[in-house]
Amino acid sequence: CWGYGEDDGPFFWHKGYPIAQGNRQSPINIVTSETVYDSSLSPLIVSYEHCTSISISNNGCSVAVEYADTEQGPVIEGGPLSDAYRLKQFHFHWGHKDYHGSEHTVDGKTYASELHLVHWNTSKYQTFREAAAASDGLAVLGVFLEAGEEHQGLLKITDALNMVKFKGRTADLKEFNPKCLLPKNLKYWTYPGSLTTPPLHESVIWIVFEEPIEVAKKQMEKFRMLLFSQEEEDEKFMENNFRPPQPLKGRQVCASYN
Ligand SMILES: CC(C)NC[C@H](O)COc1ccc(S(N)(=O)=O)cc1
Ligand SMILES: [Zn+2]
Repeated sequence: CWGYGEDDGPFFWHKGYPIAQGNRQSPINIVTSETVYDSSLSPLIVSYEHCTSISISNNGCSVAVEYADTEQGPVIEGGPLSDAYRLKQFHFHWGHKDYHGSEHTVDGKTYASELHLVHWNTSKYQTFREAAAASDGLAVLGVFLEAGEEHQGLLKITDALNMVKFKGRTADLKEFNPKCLLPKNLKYWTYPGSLTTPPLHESVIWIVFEEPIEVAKKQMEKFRMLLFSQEEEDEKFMENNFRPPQPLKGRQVCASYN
């Protein structure tokens, strides 16, 4: 199947997923001088009070924290969104070193990692799977991570990573509220895009925060001790699990601020 290696990586994905060469693929390089301030963008409303996280798992391409699919679950609305979108999971992408690893780039700048909080439109669709195939089905919040001070809120995640070292491993992770992973300043860019891994569905309204959060180098190193491989397979360290920027194809990136 697909991966991030030299023979199954992003440059090969189009063979199994032709949409990889579509007109609204993600990630992109955000050219700040070409973003357009959109005064009609209302503030983003993040309602993460009821946060019933279930588990943290190594799915072989990233590490993800899953949320229960309940009515009163954590939701986002406002901003570019016309409906309420419920948090399903969050995961990360990172590099071999701190100078790269993010998926989106800003004026060509790469960050050490990028957090994706994946939400689906519960106003219009019955399941995540259905929403993931619809043009307005998903909303993903992107948060850049850069090496700096230790991130207290992230400790609960980075300290759990040794329990999910191998592909297919899952561990309990209860009541984790990811609000602490958002930057102080919620200024964002937004544009229509896609999943950044196969099946690469063009179903994502991207909301990328301008301000990165700081995490300690030793916290970043803990992500790099995860494995793409299962126990008993030859060890392949999970790193560089990011797709490079894709052609903009005429899309406009809107800014929430002037
Ligand atoms: C339901 C089917 C479509 N399965 C989808 C599968 O879980 C992958 O889902 C995703 C979800 C989010 C992303 S990203 N990096 O763009 O935030 C990529 C793949
Ligand atoms: Zn992602």
